[in-house]
Amino acid sequence: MARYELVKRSVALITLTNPPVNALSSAVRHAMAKSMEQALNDPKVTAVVICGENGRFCGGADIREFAGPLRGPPLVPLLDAIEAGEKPVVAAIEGVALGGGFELALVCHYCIAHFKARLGLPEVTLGILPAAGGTQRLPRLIGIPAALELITTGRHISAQEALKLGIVDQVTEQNACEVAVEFALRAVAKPLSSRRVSMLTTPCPPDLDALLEVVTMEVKKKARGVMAPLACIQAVRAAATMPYSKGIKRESELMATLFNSGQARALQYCFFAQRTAGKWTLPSGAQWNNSKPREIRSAAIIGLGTMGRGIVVSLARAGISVIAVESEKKLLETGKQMVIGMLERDAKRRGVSASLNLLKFTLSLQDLKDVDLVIEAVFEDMALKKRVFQELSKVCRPATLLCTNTSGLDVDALAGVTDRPHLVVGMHFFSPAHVMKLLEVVCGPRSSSETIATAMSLGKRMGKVSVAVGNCPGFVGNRMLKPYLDQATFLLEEGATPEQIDKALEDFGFAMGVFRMSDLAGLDVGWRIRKESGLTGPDVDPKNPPRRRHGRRYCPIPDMVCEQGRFGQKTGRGWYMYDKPGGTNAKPDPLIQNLLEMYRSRYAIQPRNISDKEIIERCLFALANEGFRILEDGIAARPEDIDVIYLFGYGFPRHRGGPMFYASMVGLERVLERLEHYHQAHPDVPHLEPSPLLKKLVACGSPSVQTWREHIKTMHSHL
Ligand SMILES: CC(C)(COP(=O)(O)OP(=O)(O)OC[C@H]1O[C@@H](n2cnc3c(N)ncnc32)[C@H](O)[C@@H]1OP(=O)(O)O)[C@@H](O)C(=O)NCCC(=O)NCCSC(=O)C[C@@H](O)CCCCCCCCCCCCC(=O)O
Repeated sequence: MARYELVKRSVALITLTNPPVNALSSAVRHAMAKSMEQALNDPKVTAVVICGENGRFCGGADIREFAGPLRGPPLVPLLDAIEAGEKPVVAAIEGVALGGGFELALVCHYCIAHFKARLGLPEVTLGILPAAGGTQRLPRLIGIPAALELITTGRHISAQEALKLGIVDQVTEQNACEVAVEFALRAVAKPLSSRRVSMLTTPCPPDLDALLEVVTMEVKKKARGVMAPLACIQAVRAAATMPYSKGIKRESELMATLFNSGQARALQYCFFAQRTAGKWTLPSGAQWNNSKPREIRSAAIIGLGTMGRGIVVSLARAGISVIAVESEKKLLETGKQMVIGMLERDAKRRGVSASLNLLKFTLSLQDLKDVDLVIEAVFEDMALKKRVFQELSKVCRPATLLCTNTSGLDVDALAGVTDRPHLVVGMHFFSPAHVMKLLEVVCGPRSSSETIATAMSLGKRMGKVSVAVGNCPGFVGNRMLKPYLDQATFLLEEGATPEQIDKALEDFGFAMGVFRMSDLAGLDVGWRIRKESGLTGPDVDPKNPPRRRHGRRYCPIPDMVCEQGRFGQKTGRGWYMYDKPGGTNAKPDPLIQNLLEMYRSRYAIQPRNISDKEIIERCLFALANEGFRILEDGIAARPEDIDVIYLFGYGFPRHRGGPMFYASMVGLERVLERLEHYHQAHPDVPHLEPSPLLKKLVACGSPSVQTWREHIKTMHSHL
């Protein structure tokens, strides 16, 4: 857990050895305490160097230990003792120094960093704060404004930035450990008092209160309802106004409050869920660590609409040659100009050169005969997609993978028209595809494990969080969206307004309520799908009762909004009104209010006061209920996968953990009871009927979300 060696006859070299990230587990802390004691007591030792094995200094406290009772030597006294020691201690940072790892570096008297190292205090992203003196030492070292920015955002910084800020003493391109040993030898006998950061006075701006107020406002705006950044600000205030001995107590009090909060549990769950999601597994036994992906050097995109353009940019950014295909010259030229502009802006922002040389634009599918992989991103029309896949089958070499970016159509039906169904897979990107991190990899029943491995690995290469899902209408994300949207519109019928529903959801933590989100996405898309599926438009049987379809409740209000040409932001009118087409400032629209009133009176609906609690329960429990059905159907392998999809694709607030984790935090028994209650009140809404899996989990004593999988093992999987 920590190796102790004497090097150059007088330097104690302590190496943290806890792969993969040398986290400060209780065993590591124990070994470090022992090693430090040995170094400080050995008269041969004149200086100490601390480094991490395998080119990684330290990834911080062992987050897994937070779930159980705290054991082993506490970190704060251990770090205080390192700083107070009379022998110089040098941190040799390679790879990462994060969280407790950064705090360890802060107590060392000197810091050497490799030029590729990254440092940061990401605790805030885990719902806690840097509680091993980080909130007290960093402001003393680099001042309040810079420390506040790093601590409240959790941003990682490069070694070069750390040098500029005065956090590290030297950046090297050589082996940081060897440089640190030489540095340590030169530091022997130099006075250490000015190197003990906790003894420094925090440089305090004259307008401290005003500064803290501004940062508080910014934080509240950015992360509505999130506790950790606010606690970080309070801890930094303590560094400015209290001596270290008192400040560290304040830090610990604030940590205790956060540590025991549901938000910390949710955010730590998200950290592990994101990593779990990459570890896909199929019932056949094929999985992430036994299926080799193919190497993808070249790809083609069919269709240069919004999605296609974003996918081209993502591929080119990942260093893959891309051929982009359009059906008409004008569309090709427009798409080309937009892609080039997007890539140039992106490169400028990242300070790199745009990879335009990787791009080729063409009108001919014949140009795709040698590519490794094709992603079809044409209009969401099955007949059109089938034609494209048939054509690709003829044109592409037999080994080319054929992927579809459909957001919900049957991937297997597309595979069926090709000569290589095992090489067909869904790659469902989210709009805008070069920005959104989520990728649903849709496994058809005939997709081979190599095909799935390749799509997952390509997603990772593009910087996406990829989740393997089964093939059903809407897959995971969009299938779950339906009951959520339905509840929102039913609530409108019953007396709520779009702004009331949006506010309740935004207060819950969503960046945008459902109606603002729909206005942004465009209302015409859903309208077209509803028309195609016979729910609205001329194909609906006139004998059908207006508020019922296929024997269940149906709300035609979204169709009525579209019939007025209100398609959302792009037309300047939707559920809200905007200053102009393309405007983003949503204002309540009296015309929508009138429409709702007329609608209710036409159908003799007596509007009632609807509480925010009901809005949240009906929208979110219906969402989670569909998630349970998806688990039952084997469309998602684990609740973590569903949560990751909602966190990265649908703006579900991270501090709530995702719909499935949220349901577990509310209590499955309570979710079941509320769904039963609402289903009784609305028996014509099948989505409110509690799923058998939810009932089963409650009957099993509501086990923790991480163990639900054990209860669905026997069911049929579509993965
Ligand atoms: C380090 C990374 C950047 C590496 O990224 P990479 O992509 O290379 O790899 P992965 O992310 O896939 O990770 C590989 C593997 O490692 C696991 N892992 C990573 N980091 C940790 C970790 N810190 N702990 C445990 N496990 C970790 C990861 O899960 C993967 O495992 P798998 O099985 O899936 O292969 C990247 O991993 C990264 O960013 N890591 C997290 C870095 C981080 O956030 N660090 C901060 C940790 S929190 C911390 O350090 C807190 C400190 O301030 C110390 C606080 C001390 C106080 C302690 C408690 C006091 C409580 C008081 C309250 C009591 C009150 C009361 O009840 O009375």
